[in-house]
Amino acid sequence: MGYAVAPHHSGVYPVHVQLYEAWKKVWDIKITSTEEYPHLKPARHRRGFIHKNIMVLPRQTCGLFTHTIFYKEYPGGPKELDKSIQGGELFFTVVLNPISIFMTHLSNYGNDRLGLYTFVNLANFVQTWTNLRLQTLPPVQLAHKYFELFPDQKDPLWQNPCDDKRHRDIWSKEKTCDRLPKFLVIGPQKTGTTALYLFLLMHPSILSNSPSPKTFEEVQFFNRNNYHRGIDWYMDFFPVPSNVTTDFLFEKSANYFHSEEAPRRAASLIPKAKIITILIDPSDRAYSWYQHQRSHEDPAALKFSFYEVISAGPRAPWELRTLQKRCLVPGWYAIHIERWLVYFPPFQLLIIDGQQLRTDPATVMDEVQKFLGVSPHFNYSEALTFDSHKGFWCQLLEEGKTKCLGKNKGRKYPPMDTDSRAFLSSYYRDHNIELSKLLHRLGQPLPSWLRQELQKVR
Ligand SMILES: Nc1ncnc2c1ncn2[C@@H]1O[C@H](COP(=O)(O)OS(=O)(=O)O)[C@@H](OP(=O)(O)O)[C@H]1O
Repeated sequence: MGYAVAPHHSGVYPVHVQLYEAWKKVWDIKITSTEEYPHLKPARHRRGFIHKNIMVLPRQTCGLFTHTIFYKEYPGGPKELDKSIQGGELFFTVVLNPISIFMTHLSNYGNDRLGLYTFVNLANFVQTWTNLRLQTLPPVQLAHKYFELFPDQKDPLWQNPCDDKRHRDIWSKEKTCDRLPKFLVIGPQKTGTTALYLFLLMHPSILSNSPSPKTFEEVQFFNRNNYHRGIDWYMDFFPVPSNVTTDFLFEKSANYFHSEEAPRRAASLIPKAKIITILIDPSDRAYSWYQHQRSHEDPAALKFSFYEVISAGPRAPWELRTLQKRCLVPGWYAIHIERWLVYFPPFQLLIIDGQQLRTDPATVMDEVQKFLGVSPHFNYSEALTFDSHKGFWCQLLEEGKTKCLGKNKGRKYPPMDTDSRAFLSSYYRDHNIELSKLLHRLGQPLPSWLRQELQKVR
């Protein structure tokens, strides 16, 4: 049949990957069900999802449990069961859900056979009093039908298992929710996120994930397909904090900033997390990103000049258009920040001026510490020093040595040509105006590059 259930839902949701893997391997299970996702909601608000190619259908409750086996002893009296069938809870569950899935127990089919009694009467009642045509399908077809009807439910939305007692109770004893970040550095790329990452790690109470070998050290969980590996996979990147209250775990993935999915997914798993973004002039960001692609030998970036990339028209070759989009879209700052603000309140968001991070990191780091509420206060003025050889601020080590970022951060390349500068100023004009309105609304000062850009508009 391809269908399996787990006692007490355990392992189905919150997802225990080993169960899914064993189901697939041993029985080639294709479908299961749960009433516990995303949370025990009223029957018609429950959702399904697909994990590891196993379709998880939302299940409704019918009021029959292992111990409800005698008609006369039905909780509250037999009338309660009849009421539920004849126009009550159970009737409405079937009427309001295009697909209803129930699970009963063997004991409901012995004894007073309440299983048969309930569903035969329910079907009769629905057929007598409504125009609905009832239909039943075997599990595999049913699951396909379900996700045809609700395609937007295919992607799961993970939540913190410890937020819900019922989830916590059926979760493995070995697992903990302490290995989740308290804040995220979301990017965008090329704004100084690695410098901020290095500086944050200097703080005695701030810890980050272990590097991911596959994604250039960043975990990149919320934005892309890694999300489908599940939260155990994500948590495994983080250490178990020695003090949950004072230790701050964090993760920086610079692609979260412009991701369509990341804000919603992050808000679902870590709704209280603080979010840090860094902004520099989007034109400089685009140029730095282009240089980054060239040094990673991206064929399109090597083939086309910066001006060709940013100014490519709709008929330009596909590779050029793709590169252009990746180069320019993260610079639509207001649009992306607004998306984060749909899911996170403004007081959980810190916008750092990347120019200031570059020239006066100690002041920025004081602001960051205050925003996070982390202690003890760490004195960055003493811990950072300007390295004239590197041309950037670096960590001061013993005996006056410095630890700077590698040669791929703070690269040497020629300044942007004037045509590209003018093109980008105009390209980003409306986005920058929107950003200034947004910062004004949030009561935040405008960074100097933004003030300069706005002056060009007048
Ligand atoms: N202290 C310090 N050291 C080195 N680099 C610094 C520093 N502060 C800011 N920057 C600027 O950071 C730019 C790289 O940004 P990111 O780290 O966000 O890049 S990445 O997205 O992670 O690839 C990098 O961009 P490029 O100059 O284009 O290399 C730097 O200008």
